[in-house]
Amino acid sequence: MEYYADIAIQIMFLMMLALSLNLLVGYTGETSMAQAAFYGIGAYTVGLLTMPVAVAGLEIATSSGVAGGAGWPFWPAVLISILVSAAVASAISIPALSRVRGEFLILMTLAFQLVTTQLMGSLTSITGGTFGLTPIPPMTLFGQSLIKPSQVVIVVGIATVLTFVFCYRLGESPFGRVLKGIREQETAVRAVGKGTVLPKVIVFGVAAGVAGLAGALNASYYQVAAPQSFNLDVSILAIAVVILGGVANPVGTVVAAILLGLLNPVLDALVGAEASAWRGVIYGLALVLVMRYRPQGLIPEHQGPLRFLRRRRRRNAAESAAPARSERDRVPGAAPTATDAAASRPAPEVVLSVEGMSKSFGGIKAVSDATFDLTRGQITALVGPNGAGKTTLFNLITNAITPDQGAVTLNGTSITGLSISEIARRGMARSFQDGRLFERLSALDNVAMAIPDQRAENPFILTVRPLYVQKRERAVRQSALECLQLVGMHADAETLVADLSYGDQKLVAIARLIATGADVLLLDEPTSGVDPSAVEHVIDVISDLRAAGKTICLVEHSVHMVERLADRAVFLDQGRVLAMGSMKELMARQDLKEIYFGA
Ligand SMILES: Nc1ncnc2c1ncn2[C@@H]1O[C@H](COP(=O)(O)OP(=O)(O)OP(=O)(O)O)[C@@H](O)[C@H]1O
Repeated sequence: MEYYADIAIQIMFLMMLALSLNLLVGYTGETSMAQAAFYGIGAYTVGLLTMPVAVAGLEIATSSGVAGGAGWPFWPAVLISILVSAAVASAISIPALSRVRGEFLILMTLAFQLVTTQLMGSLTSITGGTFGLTPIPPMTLFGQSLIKPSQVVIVVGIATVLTFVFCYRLGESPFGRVLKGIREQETAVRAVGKGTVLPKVIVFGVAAGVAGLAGALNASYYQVAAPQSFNLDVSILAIAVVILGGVANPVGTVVAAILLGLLNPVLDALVGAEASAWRGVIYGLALVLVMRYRPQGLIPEHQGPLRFLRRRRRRNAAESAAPARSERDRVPGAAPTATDAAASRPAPEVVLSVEGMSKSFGGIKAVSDATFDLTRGQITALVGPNGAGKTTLFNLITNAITPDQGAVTLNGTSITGLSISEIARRGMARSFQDGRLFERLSALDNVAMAIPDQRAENPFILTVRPLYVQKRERAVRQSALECLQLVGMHADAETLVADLSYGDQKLVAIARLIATGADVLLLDEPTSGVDPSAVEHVIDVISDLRAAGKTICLVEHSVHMVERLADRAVFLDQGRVLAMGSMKELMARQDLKEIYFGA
């Protein structure tokens, strides 16, 4: 009995560690090589806090030569262990996570893991050196010390269940949606007005806090915290569990932790003492086989019993909330046709001014001294041959790339140098030529991500006010569904974007843009690659947006479409603005026609 309880405890420690790491690797797409270090920080912290205070006259208070601890009771010490692990992780992650690319984080966490293990072994007067900090007092419950595995298994079991529920809820919350967005397309998350550094720093801290909890329980169970229990091998084992189980699926993590956790006792029973030599080989082989034959892991992200129930519930909700697909709604307030809208439009008012914008890439002048305005409620098209600088101009206006020169003013206020997310919050959002949708999220989640001011995205509010979060989330999903309805995509609300046709993906991208609530919309080739039968639909949607008062700037190659849609066109060639006017006027000029279609 005690033997099996001990095995269960070991497996549950691995499970907690891997569940915490899954928040990073699975949900956020960031790899940390230091999860065992935070596990260890939790273990050492609980040890130092719970060990008895050194008493004058008593030569050695502990068998590892450490003078003594703070003499704290167990549970407050566990709480502090969680906080210390989380705080250290957040502090070290800030410089790494403020960079967009994840490679920097991998290198930095690897270095942190190695240095931490080294310090655990060498700071003998604090950590007990290579032999570890011991004896750490056992965990207590209602004043009773728990020493036997059959007693400890209950506490560790409850902690594991709570960890599972916490990680699952966090991953599936509005905050988790932002994390998944960062994993899929970080630029697109920023383009809809959300910051990405803070969520990454928070999740890094939360994951480390959970690892710290596991470490604190571990140290109190074994009554020792030693460097070899928290080294790089342990971090790699946790990564193996996450990858084997299936990223962003806590059920997969649980299954993989059980499989890999059972390997030790099974090998011990079958092979005996030499088993340890085979362990690494089997881990490696299992990983290679999974990568080769089931790269999405044993239980992939959108599978498993919990997902099935959740998706069915959501699908039912979406079906009951939305009418049939053919009934595409118009943007609220939209006039029936663009012509009617033009007749009732107010006097021209400049919403966006671009002045003297320039950008060179080495010897290529992608944009050169470009100046133009966008007028409220109008569609302005940027036209010109391939490589004229249209997309670069979008990137410069939204500060996705830094201009060499130039200024941008939105509604009379300078937005030059503001981040793309801040610009979106101030009312100008953009789409991307390549869509940049969150492919492994449903159409509804893609759009819900863009809805501004979601207090439920704050993980603190999520923890302390779960009912409020549920209510807010229902309202957000309803708004997202309405945006999908505007483009006729509500019937596919629960479909993963990766499973939609290219044309439908473009419509979801427009719905996402509408959901930002921005008044100025920059659309980069909204119909490129779209089936001709769906192009009309896109044209209708864009006309409706104008009729609803949105100011639109469009990059478009089709002369026919620009003639039908745009009130005005800005003609670019080799980064320069050559002419402005209606598309008819521009195409009446032989010189521009030759540039556009080639001589
Ligand atoms: N990051 C970059 N590095 C180097 N050159 C670039 C970069 N981005 C754009 N360019 C160059 O700048 C010029 C303008 O490119 P841009 O993509 O803005 O043109 P475009 O008008 O949008 O073209 P298309 O209609 O084909 O999309 C091209 O010569 C392109 O090769």
